[in-house]
Amino acid sequence: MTAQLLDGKATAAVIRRELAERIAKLTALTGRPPGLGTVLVGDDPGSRAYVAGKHHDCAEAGIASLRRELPADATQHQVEDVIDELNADPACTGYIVQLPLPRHLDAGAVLERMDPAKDADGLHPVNLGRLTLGVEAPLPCTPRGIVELLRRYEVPLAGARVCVVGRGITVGRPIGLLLTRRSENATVTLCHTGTKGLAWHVREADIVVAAAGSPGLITKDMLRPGAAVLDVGITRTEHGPAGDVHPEAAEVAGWLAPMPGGVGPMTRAMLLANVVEAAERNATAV
Ligand SMILES: Nc1nc(=O)c2c([nH]1)NC[C@@H]1CN(c3ccc(C(=O)N[C@@H](CCC(=O)O)C(=O)O)cc3)C=[N+]21
Repeated sequence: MTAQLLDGKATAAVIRRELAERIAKLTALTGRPPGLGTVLVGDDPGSRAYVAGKHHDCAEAGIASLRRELPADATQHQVEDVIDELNADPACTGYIVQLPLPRHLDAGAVLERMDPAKDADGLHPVNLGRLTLGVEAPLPCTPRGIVELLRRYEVPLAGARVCVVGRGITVGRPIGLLLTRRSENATVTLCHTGTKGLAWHVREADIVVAAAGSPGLITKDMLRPGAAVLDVGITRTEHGPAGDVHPEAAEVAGWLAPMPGGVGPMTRAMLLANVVEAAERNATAV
């Protein structure tokens, strides 16, 4: 078997076109385009590239960009001043703080200082709390992108056994909350570096979400033949970026969202979707 491609790149392009129409309407209605802010601290080349990609997507879709950059040695106070400024700026519909922050900074305190209504990443504790309670909130972009990709390719979710590998706050922790909603109705097992018998858990799964950040972790012998496999890992190696899914897994999987070209572009598209939805909420509130 060779896995069917879950083409995140093509799907994200379709979503961006759908969003561009809504953005054009909003801009005409309110007299100004929605604005996405990014806060980048330090000069990690990976982070810089992701942020540049987000602004590229914004320009294409008609969203204004507000870039805020701080040096690697910025103080907590300086970062929080930028947060306060974006919270107060009416041109900023939503924004993200690019993670990880340099280690001397308290990322939790920075996230908590954000206005939850402007949280384009869905990572503010209030929004994660709302997700837990099933109350409407901006959703974390990568989990939302994964659900959207599975839906558009009609990968069955109801009753499916999903194995998530990785417990990070952007993917592993929140994705179970989305997939176990009544509307998705999947059953989720969350595995991590402390899991005993990882291969057994992965082999039980109809859907595997690999988000551990460990190159080649998921090998073909671990998979149930025909499983849908989503590679969310990205590790910069001397041979270029590597995913969590071993390339040979494509021989056994039924569907594969590869890295690159799978979940990454969907994550970016969902960030735009969160900004558009925040702008639509603002437009109907006045
Ligand atoms: N506050 C915050 N929000 C994030 O959403 C966030 C973050 N911090 N920190 C870092 C991670 C990483 N991330 C990616 C998004 C898109 C691609 C992406 O588009 N990847 C392409 C290219 C991969 C490449 O070659 O670099 C692909 O998979 O096809 C990758 C990684 C968002 N993150």
